[in-house]
Amino acid sequence: MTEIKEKWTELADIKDELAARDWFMGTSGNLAIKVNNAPIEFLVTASGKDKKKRTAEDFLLVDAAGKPVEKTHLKPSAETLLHCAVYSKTTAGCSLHVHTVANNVISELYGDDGKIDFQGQELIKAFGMWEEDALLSIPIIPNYADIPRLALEFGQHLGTDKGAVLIRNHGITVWGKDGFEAKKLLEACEFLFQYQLTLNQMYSK
Ligand SMILES: CSCCC(=O)C(=O)COP(=O)(O)O
Ligand SMILES: [Zn+2]
Repeated sequence: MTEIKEKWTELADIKDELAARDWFMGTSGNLAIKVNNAPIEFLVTASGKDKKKRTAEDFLLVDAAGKPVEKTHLKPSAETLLHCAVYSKTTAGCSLHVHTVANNVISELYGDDGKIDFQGQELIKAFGMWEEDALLSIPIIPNYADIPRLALEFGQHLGTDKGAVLIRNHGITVWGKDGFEAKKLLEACEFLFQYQLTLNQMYSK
């Protein structure tokens, strides 16, 4: 199997798993996986598709600027520039973006703080934080409608080769070394968000 076919299958399998969790409501979400380093080329989901379906037109290959590498009738995700930022600023190999109720509510509750912190939580180990007092801080950025502006703001938080950023009342984007790591981070974040919402409900009783 060629590299691109392997990457296609890796991303399609992740898409199926996230779809099984119902994390692509209303065609939301987009996924990307790097195929080439020099020049940077990556597969990204085609815009506006029902991501619960698996088809031969789910992904297209784009360059570092997010432009299709070959002639195609498919449109890259409207949020491709955020994936471009990941691959130009980090060594990550995969980036995933989903909208869930939990990540949207957390982003609104903590949006004015510009971040949400997690400490003393076992699952922050997914981010490689093993110290007892380690603190995972997830930035929350405004949901600018202008995607180049959103990508610019998002890019300010790409200091590490794995991480997560919440976009207020929109969703989350995570990036990691490969599909396995990116999915692990996404699942850890969603666990932490659901935990926090449940805890908040308990305290408001
Ligand atoms: C229908 S959700 C609005 C767009 C969005 O936020 C998203 O994640 C999906 O856009 P795409 O162009 O990648 O399908
Ligand atoms: Zn989105």
